[in-house]
Amino acid sequence: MSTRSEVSPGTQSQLLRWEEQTPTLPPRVEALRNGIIVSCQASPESPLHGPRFMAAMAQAAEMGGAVGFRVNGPDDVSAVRAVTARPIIGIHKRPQPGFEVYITPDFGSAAAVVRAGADIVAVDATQRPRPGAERLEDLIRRIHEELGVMVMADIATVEEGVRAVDAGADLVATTLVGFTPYTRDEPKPAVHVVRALAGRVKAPVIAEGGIWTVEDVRAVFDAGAFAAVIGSAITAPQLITQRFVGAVPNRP
Ligand SMILES: CC(=O)N[C@H](C=O)[C@@H](O)[C@H](O)[C@H](O)COP(=O)(O)O
Repeated sequence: MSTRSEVSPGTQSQLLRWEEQTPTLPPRVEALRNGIIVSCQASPESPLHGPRFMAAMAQAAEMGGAVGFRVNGPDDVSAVRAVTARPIIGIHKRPQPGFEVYITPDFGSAAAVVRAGADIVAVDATQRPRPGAERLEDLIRRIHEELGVMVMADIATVEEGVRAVDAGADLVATTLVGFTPYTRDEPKPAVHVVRALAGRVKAPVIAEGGIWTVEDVRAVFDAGAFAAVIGSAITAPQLITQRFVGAVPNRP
């Protein structure tokens, strides 16, 4: 068996380049590579709101080949954890008066979903003010050191993605493209942001937001996505129905 010291200098530099391009990832992240992560979320207005439905949704998605799940709040995370061994990206949506940031806005929110069983925590990593004024780098460091899990940065622009990775984020996701005042008109899915980020950051880039068709899936992977998160198109029957209803010609 050849070792690194036995290979020729040319081969060795090739090896180094390969390692740089394909860094060793933790197994819970590697498990997501080239896969579909299903976002199992239902707002309080939905008849599917609640842990029982979200666990069933995750089980159904797993039967269909989902490699992992994105789940909101400790109750839903713990219910999904009870039915799957696959990675869970936990978020805690906590809107607070006077702030636009609501996805896992602070350390306490992150701790709650990790205690409930999340393997990775996604946080709002936009440039907008955060309740408690915690700095992104401090939030990420605390999640690493005190909770021992990886952090996915939900961003709205390429610059925010680069900054989040510099601040220590392990993965970066296009979740918030189109959901901030300064990206309101951006197209979804954000194929252009995936492409730009994949060329600039070493962390895996996750395409999330507005993926509705198989063509969307191909486009984000062609652009360099490591994995894709799909929510509404799989787990929101009211929106799926609305879309089909809207396609009926000559509707009264
Ligand atoms: C902006 C925001 O709060 N996005 C949330 C993030 O967790 C969810 O409401 C989305 O469903 C999720 O990002 C997946 O997106 P889509 O449902 O378009 O596949």
